[in-house]
Amino acid sequence: MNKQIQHLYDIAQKAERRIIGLMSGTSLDGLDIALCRIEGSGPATNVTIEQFTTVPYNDDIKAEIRTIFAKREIDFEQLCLLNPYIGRLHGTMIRSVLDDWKIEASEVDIVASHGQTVYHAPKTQHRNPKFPNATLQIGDGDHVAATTGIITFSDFRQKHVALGGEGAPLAVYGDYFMFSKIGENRILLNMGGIANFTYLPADGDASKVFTTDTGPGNTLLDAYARRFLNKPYDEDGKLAASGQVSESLLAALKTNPFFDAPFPKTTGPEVFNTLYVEKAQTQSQTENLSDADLMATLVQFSADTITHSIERVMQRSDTYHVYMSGGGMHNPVLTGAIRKRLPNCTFDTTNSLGINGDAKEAVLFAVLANESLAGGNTSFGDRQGVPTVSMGKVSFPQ
Ligand SMILES: Nc1ncnc2c1ncn2[C@@H]1O[C@H](COP(=O)(O)OP(=O)(O)OP(=O)(O)O)[C@@H](O)[C@H]1O
Ligand SMILES: CC(=O)N[C@H]1[C@@H]2OC[C@@H](O2)[C@@H](O)[C@@H]1O[C@H](C)C(=O)O
Repeated sequence: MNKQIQHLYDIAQKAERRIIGLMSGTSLDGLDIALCRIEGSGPATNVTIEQFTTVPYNDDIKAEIRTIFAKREIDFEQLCLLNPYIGRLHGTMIRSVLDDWKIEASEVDIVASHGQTVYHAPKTQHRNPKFPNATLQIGDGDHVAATTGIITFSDFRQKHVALGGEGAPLAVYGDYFMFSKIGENRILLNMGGIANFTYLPADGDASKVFTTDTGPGNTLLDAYARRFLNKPYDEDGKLAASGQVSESLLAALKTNPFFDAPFPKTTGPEVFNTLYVEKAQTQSQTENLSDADLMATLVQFSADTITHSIERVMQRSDTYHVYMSGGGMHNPVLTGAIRKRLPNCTFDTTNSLGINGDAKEAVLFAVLANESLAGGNTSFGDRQGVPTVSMGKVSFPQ
C-alpha cells in the first residue's frame, strides 16, 4: 500500500483529529485559518478551536484576484496562473501561522481548504438548460499539500453539484452537526459578502434542516466603501448611520426574482454588484443620492432581504434564537436593522455556542473534511440539493 494511503487510513481511525480549516470568502479580506480539534462525526461531532487567525491579503493579491473575480469575461492566462499561486500562497500562510503558534506541520492531521471562489453560476442564474449548476474555486489542493507537507482536502463544492446541489451553501452540514439543539428553534445567520442562514428546528429533524443564501450581506457595502471612502469597508457602519434610506431605491433593489424563489438557493457578486445597484438607481431615478444615503439604503437592502427570508421559516406561535456570524455581525447598523425587523427573536453570536463567529466558515471546512474521513452516514432526507456528506478531494504532499 502507498504509505500516504496508510497514513490517511490511520488518521481516519483516530479518536480525535487536528484539522486546519481554511476559508477565503467573497469579501477577499484574507485567509481565515482555524486549527480545530475534532472528535466524533455526524451529529456527534465535537469541535474545539485551538487557534484562529485571519491572514490579511495585501493590496497586490486582492487586485490580482479582482481581475478575474465574478466576471463573465477574463484573461484565461491569469486564471491559470492564479490557481497554483493561491494554493501556494495559502500553504505559505499556513506554515507561517504554524510557526507563530509553535506547532509542527507533523502535529496537524489534515488541511481542509475551501480555495477561492472565482465564479458561481447556479442554473437559476446562467439559465442555459444545456448546462448544470456550476461553481469554480481555485487554489489547487496539491499546491497546499506540497507547500505544507500536510494531506489536504479541497474543492468541496463539486460533489454537492454532482449530486444535484448548487455547490453552496455547505453550512447546513456543519451547522446541524455543531449547533442543532432539541428544544430550541435556531437560525444560524452568517453575514459575509453574501448572507445565508441555516434553519435548525427544535425537534432536531435533519430532513427539515437547510441553509440558503438570502442575497447580499456586505458585498455591496464594501464595493461602495472602496469607492466613497477608499477603505475595504464602512467601519461600524459610520457612513451608513449618517444617511437616510431612499424608499424608492430600496423598492427597486428588491425587484429581483431571487428574493421570492424557493429555498435553498444561492447567489453571489456575479448578480449583486455595483452594476445591479446602478440599474436600480436608473429605474428609481435616484442617481443623485448622497454617498451616505446610498450606503444607508444598501444596509437596509441587506437587512430587509435577510429578514424577509428568515420570516418565511418562522411560525407565529414559536420562538426563535438567531446566532450571528461572519463580518457583518460587527456592523451595528446592519445588526440593528435586522433586530428591528425581527422583534420576537433572541439574538446572540455563535461565540455564545463556543465557536468564534469570525471562524465559523473556516471551521465548517474542517468539519466537512472530518466527515469525509470518519463520517458520511447522516441522512438529510431525500431532498434535491442536500446530498449525503462526503465531500472534498484528497491531495498528498508527495
Ligand atoms: N467593524 C466592522 N464594521 C463594518 N463591517 C465590518 C466590520 N468588521 C467586518 N465587517 C465586514 O465583514 C466583512 C468580512 O466578512 P467575512 O470575512 O465574514 O466575509 P467572507 O467570508 O469573505 O464572505 P462570504 O461569507 O460571503 O464568503 C468585511 O468585508 C466587512 O464588510
Ligand atoms: C459559491 C460560494 O463560494 N459561496 C459562498 C459565499 O459566501 C457565503 C455564501 O456565498 C455561501 O453560499 C458560500 O459559502 C459558505 C461557506 C457555504 O457554502 O455555506
